[in-house]
Amino acid sequence: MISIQVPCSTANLGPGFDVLGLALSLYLELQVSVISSSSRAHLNCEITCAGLGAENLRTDPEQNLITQVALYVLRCHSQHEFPHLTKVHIINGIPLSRGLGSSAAAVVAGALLANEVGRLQLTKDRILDFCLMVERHPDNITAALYGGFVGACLSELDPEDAARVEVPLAEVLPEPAGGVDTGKQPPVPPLGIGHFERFRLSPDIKAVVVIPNFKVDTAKAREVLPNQYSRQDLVYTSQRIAILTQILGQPPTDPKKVHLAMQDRMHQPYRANLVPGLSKAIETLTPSSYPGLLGVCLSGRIHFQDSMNESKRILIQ
Ligand SMILES: Nc1ncnc2c1ncn2[C@@H]1O[C@H](COP(=O)(O)OP(=O)(O)O)[C@@H](O)[C@H]1O
Ligand SMILES: N[C@@H](CCOP(=O)(O)O)C(=O)O
Repeated sequence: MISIQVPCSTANLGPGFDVLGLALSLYLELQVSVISSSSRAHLNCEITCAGLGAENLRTDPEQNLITQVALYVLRCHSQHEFPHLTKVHIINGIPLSRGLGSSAAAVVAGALLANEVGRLQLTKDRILDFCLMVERHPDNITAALYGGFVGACLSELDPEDAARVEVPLAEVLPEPAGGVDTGKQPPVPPLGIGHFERFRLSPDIKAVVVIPNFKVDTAKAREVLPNQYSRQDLVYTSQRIAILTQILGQPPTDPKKVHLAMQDRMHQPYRANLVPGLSKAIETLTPSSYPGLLGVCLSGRIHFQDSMNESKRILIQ
């Protein structure tokens, strides 16, 4: 059996919209068995699901995000379907559509799955390229694939490639995601379409995640954002990103500096209406009102403990 484990992630950390990501200790796990068998399943793949939101996860390999991504990667390597009867048991520990990068974890898990069952021997950096063709959020994707506290940037895609329906999601599309088989070779990612750096994270920093009992789809949370920003807001936010990436790695952590550096004008003010209580929490929870607190932010749209998790592949024979 092959076991694939991918962590959830929090994106942005305040000002680092689409830039900063941090892996946290909730996991998506796949238990995969590959059986050389003459019995057939659709595209040679059988999916079962357990864990959070299992009842909402699709079991058709052409509809489930994990297997859609795996099929996309396999098809880029001239493998039209799963090579042998592949049984994928999904154990989901990441709340869906709550801003903890469940889709990024699914995308990374799908690419790792294809790499294993298709014996593709892709490097991690090449796997990153495939993931970034699918989900254009390098913050969540790099955190999920490499673990830790990361900053990422993305090269622009050729608009024709970005529009190709063989790519399961182009950014984050409404359900059902694409990933259709047109019989043509899907667009193979250019080399090195994303770049990331890992930053230090002081061991004295811990995170607390508040998981709402309602969903906010990433696509909706992006629709409310403006297309243009003022120079003041861009400068305000860039200044804080630069400071934040350094001070989170310098123990003992200075709460006042972190709090200042976690202020944002790119996304949180526009998303406040989608998340009741967010503005009040950001305004009232400060290091002065709650000693020991560093900052409050909207995750994607938070346990810093054990945050060096990276996607793991464990082969159990
Ligand atoms: N384990 C999984 N298996 C299959 N699809 C998944 C899984 N996790 C997430 N997804 C897909 O990703 C969607 C959630 O993505 P999104 O709205 O971006 O929220 P999030 O903030 O959790 O990433 C789900 O509705 C589902 O389509
Ligand atoms: N930077 C993106 C990250 C989306 O994260 P998700 O967990 O909601 O998928 C954004 O803020 O939109």
